[in-house]
Amino acid sequence: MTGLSVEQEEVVKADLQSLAVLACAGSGKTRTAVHRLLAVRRRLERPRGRVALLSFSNVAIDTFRKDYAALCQAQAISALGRVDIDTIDAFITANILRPHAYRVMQAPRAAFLVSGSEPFLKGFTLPPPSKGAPPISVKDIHVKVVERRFVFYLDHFGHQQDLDRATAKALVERLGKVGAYTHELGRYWCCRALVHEERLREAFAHRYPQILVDEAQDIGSAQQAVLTALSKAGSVVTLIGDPNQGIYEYAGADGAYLKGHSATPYPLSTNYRSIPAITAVAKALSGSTGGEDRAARPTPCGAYAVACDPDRYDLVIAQFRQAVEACGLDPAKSAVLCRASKLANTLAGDTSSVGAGAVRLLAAAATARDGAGDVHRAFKLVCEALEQSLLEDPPKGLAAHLCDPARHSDLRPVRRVVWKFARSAVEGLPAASLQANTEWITRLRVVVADMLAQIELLSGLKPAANLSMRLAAKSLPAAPVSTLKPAAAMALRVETVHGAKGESLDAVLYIVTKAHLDAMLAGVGTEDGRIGYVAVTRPRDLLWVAVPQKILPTYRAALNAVGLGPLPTT
Ligand SMILES: Nc1ncnc2c1ncn2[C@@H]1O[C@H](COP(=O)(O)OP(=O)(O)OP(=O)(O)O)[C@@H](O)[C@H]1O
Repeated sequence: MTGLSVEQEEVVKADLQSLAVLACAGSGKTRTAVHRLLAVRRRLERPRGRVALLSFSNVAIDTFRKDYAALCQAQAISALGRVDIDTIDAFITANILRPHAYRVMQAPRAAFLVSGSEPFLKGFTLPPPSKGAPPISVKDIHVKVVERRFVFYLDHFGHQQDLDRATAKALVERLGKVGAYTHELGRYWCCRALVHEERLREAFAHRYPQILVDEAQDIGSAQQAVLTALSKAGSVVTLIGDPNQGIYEYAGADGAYLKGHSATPYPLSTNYRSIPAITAVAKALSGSTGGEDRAARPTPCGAYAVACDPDRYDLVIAQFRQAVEACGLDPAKSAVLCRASKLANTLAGDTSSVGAGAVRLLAAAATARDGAGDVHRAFKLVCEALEQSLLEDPPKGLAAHLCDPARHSDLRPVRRVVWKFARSAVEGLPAASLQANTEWITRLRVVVADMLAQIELLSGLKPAANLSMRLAAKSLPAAPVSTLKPAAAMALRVETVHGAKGESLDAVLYIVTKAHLDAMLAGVGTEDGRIGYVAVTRPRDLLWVAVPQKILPTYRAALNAVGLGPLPTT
């Protein structure tokens, strides 16, 4: 890690007061946060006080830990103690929920996390919302804070339905008396513990006089309540983030908390990631006027809007891949981005014409691992197969929870089993080189049954009843699994925008529908617009926005206006 810019240095050297660091995309938040952490730690007055640097994903936490260790080494100091780098949920769970919340829960012992599949939870339900519907399980209850009041709600794939407050609260509290909490309800109990116990607030603020939060635009409403309570008790809370990248609105995170933070604002306004052609698009969409650091690069690097056929995305992906190579960029550090995970799966080649259900997903996983060397994607596909087909009545969102270790630490043992399965062609998911309808499927049945038995042992989640039907050879051809995918699509990583957040990539192909394009061009005032902004700010040197060919002529002028011109003619 090298030097700091003037703006970054101002953040690092600022007094030990609460700061709101409002940063644009690619402005070096990581570097700034790590230097600030060290500076704060050195200047800490309370001899026993600690500094916390909190973020949201395990990837971010790993980066911070490594960079902090490297910085200490570079400055020839042995890593200073009394620093905690963790995810915000892990931090409040370890420091508030586990040791203290049992009192406000009126539980006989320390609070414990339930995954949702525990048999005793069957006794914790609300009456069915309508005739014939199943009762509402406590495991499906979400919580948010609206106008300083807790609201309990259900989430149906992004659609929120508020529950009757009194009955939902009574159910949550009945579960609390046992000492149990779900991941969602953990934040509720943290807030309650802090609000009710002044001594806890004071002790906590004494232990953590300084708290820095990275990606602060993602702080959800319940986490906001926790941070507000801590800051009232005396912890100095510094927020670092980009309000234009708030893309977790469903959790009450839309960047407003960061923008409205009553702390001294410090800007980070220079984009160090992208060439000027790309930063120009980011600035046009966000209305910001920040600076840039990178020099321009000759075409075909740059930012362009290109036509695509929504029935043949493989063609535009193949064309893009050629452009990546023509620019001298690394395809392994490039990606195709889109909004919906369903489209991402289709683009990655697991088309419905190959096999069905779990078999289709697992075939795609084998090819992702053995063809593209993408074990991470193989893991994700296995998680989807588990949720969609292989388990009996899995908790809603299980695949997403398995893929999000930072937020769902309770699933760690299951995640380990799934990783082992996805990674190893010897003990787990059979090799994509095997013939699909004979050797591969036969071996698959054995190893899947083994994985499911392990999962049941660890979590109580049961295998689906008709597993052999779900793993039928039906519609698998007499050819190696690896030949089942369109080669052009598999040659590049395909990812959702949410999945690529926080990353720097060499080149990005962002595939949009008309609705996504409208939202992107309208700017960062809506979450859909911000998702577009996150996508276009990932690449360093090459950005293509792929627009359905039918509508491209109508949008050409608007696209030109934000810096997304047509491809240069050769
Ligand atoms: N002062 C600097 N001089 C040169 N390069 C820098 C400087 N600060 C950061 N960078 C580089 O800028 C790039 C972007 O940094 P980083 O990933 O931390 O951005 P970010 O602010 O987190 O962006 P985003 O929010 O868009 O993910 C990195 O490659 C980093 O090394």
